Amino acid sequence: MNADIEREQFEAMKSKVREEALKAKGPMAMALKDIRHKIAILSGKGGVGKTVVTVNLASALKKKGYEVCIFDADLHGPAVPKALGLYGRMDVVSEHDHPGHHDLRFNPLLSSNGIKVVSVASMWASQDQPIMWKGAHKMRAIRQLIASVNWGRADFLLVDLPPGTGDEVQTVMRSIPKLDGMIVVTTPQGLSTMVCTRAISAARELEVPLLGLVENMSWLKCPSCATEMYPFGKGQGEKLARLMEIPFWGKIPIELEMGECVDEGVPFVDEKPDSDFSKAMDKIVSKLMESLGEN
Ligand SMILES: Nc1ncnc2c1ncn2[C@@H]1O[C@H](COP(=O)(O)OP(=O)(O)OP(=O)(O)O)[C@@H](O)[C@H]1O
Repeated sequence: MNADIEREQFEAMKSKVREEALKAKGPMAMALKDIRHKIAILSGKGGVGKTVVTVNLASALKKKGYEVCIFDADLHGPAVPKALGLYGRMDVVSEHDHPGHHDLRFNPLLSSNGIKVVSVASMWASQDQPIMWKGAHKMRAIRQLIASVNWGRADFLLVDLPPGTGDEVQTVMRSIPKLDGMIVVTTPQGLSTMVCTRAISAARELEVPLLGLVENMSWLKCPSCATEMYPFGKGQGEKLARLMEIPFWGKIPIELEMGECVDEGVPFVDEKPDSDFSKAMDKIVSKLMESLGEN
């Protein structure tokens, strides 16, 4: 009996010490304390399919029973809420932090397949409202937004980054506590892989682990004869991965119905679970688990 009480007291003391240590590390560490893995999705060039990969990777993880959150770090072109059919605003709640102190916090939006989503697109009444922040304001906004969200408990936080190596990308690389690493998205085009090299080098400079590289829009199955076609060239993604010494996690096909799914806010892996795209996403999930030592 005494031993039980002592153990309980010891556990309570341990969790208090942990809480205090987290508080000392800052509000972002506190807000993200119950999220096991934090992964950012990076690309050099725009329009290579980062959002499509983020949303479908999140949905593929969710289908496997993991709790997943997405942070849309693209302040100027936030696209995650729309790709998950979310048009509302995040609720703002007033929380009693300690006596006499009220803290305003956001509750993430919840997609119909159970993914928590946080985006600047979901902060204002009109999704058409442009964001005019620059430099230091953007960095502060990202840090404050992450710190002011009730993320709750989750297995994964996926961060959809804007293209390039600008303020938002650097802020995420520098300030997300215990970032597990990055997944790099490119397309087979020489231009995309070239620009991607710069983003990879930036991650290296900031000592952020590069978990894996995927080549999106790699190939297309001819709808009439099922022949595999490579409209943007072949092998560039794999070559880039080899050159930059990043594990290559596979080729994601072009799906002709993707645009429709994005417009309807339905993840492709949910709409077409047996498609080549969904198989490629499942492979990426396995590679991710392997790299995190979760297998
Ligand atoms: N595998 C795919 N098959 C077919 N269409 C795709 C595929 N991946 C992406 N797309 C299409 O390409 C376009 C760009 O995709 P997406 O918005 O995900 O790119 P992004 O890299 O996030 O762009 P941004 O630079 O704006 O952040 C979209 O219209 C999307 O529907």
